[in-house]
Amino acid sequence: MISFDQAYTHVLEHTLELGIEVVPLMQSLQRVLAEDICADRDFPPFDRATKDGIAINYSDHINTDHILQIEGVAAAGAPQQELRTVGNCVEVMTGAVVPQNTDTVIMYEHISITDNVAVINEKVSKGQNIHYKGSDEKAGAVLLTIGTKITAAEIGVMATVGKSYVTVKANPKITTIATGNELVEVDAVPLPHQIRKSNTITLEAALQTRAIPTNSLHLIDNKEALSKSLKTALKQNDVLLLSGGVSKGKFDFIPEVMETLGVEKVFHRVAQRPGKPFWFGVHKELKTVIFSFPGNPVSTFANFHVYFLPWLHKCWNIPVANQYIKLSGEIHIKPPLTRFIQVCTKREKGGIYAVPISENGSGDLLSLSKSNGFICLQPREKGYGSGELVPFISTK
Ligand SMILES: Nc1nc2c(c(=O)[nH]1)N[C@H]1C(S)=C(S)[C@@H](COP(=O)(O)OP(=O)(O)OC[C@H]3O[C@@H](n4cnc5c(N)ncnc54)[C@H](O)[C@@H]3O)O[C@H]1N2
Ligand code: MOO
Ligand SMILES: [Mg+2]
Repeated sequence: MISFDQAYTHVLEHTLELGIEVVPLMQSLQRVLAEDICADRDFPPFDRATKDGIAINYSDHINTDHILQIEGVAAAGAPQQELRTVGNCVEVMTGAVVPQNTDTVIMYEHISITDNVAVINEKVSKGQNIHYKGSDEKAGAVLLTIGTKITAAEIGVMATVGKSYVTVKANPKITTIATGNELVEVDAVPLPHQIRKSNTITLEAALQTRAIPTNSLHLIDNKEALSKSLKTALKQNDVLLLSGGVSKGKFDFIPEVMETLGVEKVFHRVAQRPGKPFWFGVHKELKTVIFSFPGNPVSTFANFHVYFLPWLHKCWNIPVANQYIKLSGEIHIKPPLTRFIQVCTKREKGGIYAVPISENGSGDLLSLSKSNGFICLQPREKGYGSGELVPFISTK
């Protein structure tokens, strides 16, 4: 059995070159940018009125009670207009190009208009209410960099610079594999000795929230059947995420079958709880990486977040966010196991606190919906004190 730190290091030593791909803009949501996004023009692209009102040519004698003849109306979407006579004004709408020969916009609330003549009621500052061309960014400026996670905000930025197709980091081809004779489909009515499969559905959902599509399989605890299906799965995928069949049971065949199929075991069993019987291997020739998670639901879920997601981030060459939060109370973690403890975070004066949830062991899959992450506590003789900063792995 190896330590958690050793296991983590081994996993990150076996990353894959995943490449890049071009996808339509909307399909890039939740993906990772593989190109820098540059401004195709100045932002904003013209001097933009920021208020509905009138545009004037400011001069020192402009002030309260000043009277200006209205020459016309500049709407958003209309080409730039021109103020013909300095001393007059043009009505201007928010988003319109500020007319030529004008430099100041006064909002309707600060003027009164009668018979096409505007009277200024408030003090005016030169240049007010104009969003100047290029004041946000100049044409050519890098707006988003390679490695950025694409959320709704980045979609908007790319839309405004005309990126209808986006280069993103390619996803690995993944199949999630549930193993076990006891498992039935979600829409089945289980017999008393059966359960509905949930682990791989949870993994598929966790991948889907990251815009990673998957295939899924359910294999029974039979060596020949496992061997046949896994042989094909190894060839067709970059990654296999398995759940179950890796502990000491008479029907835990995964490690043995993997090795007969040419998968090299990197490690089996980690000094951690939950998730101790984790088996990790690689098929060097086929370049397939195999995460074979222990079947207890909390073990599968924890190991997916603890190992697989950092592995994926490393494949994409993006940093893993290391978050630390404070313990809400004392905890003692005696050697030798590293513990991943489900917590609910609570924001209080002085920071974010980890409050352990009440749960019933690693078979208690209902507990996963009550927590929003795990804290990682390394074993040590001295107890962890209340308020001590500890690593937090978010799951929501
Ligand atoms: N003698 C020992 N027994 C066990 C040990 C050990 O060290 N010595 N380790 C325990 C730990 S820790 C875990 S975790 C489990 C791991 O078991 P396996 O990976 O072999 O998984 P299975 O035996 O197939 O199943 C365990 C448990 O999980 C349920 N399961 C499996 N797949 C799913 C699924 N897709 N959806 C929902 N639930 C699933 C399965 O029904 C079992 O209840 O071993 C301990 N035993
Ligand atoms: O991996 Mo197990 O989770 O300790 O039940
Ligand atoms: Mg087992």
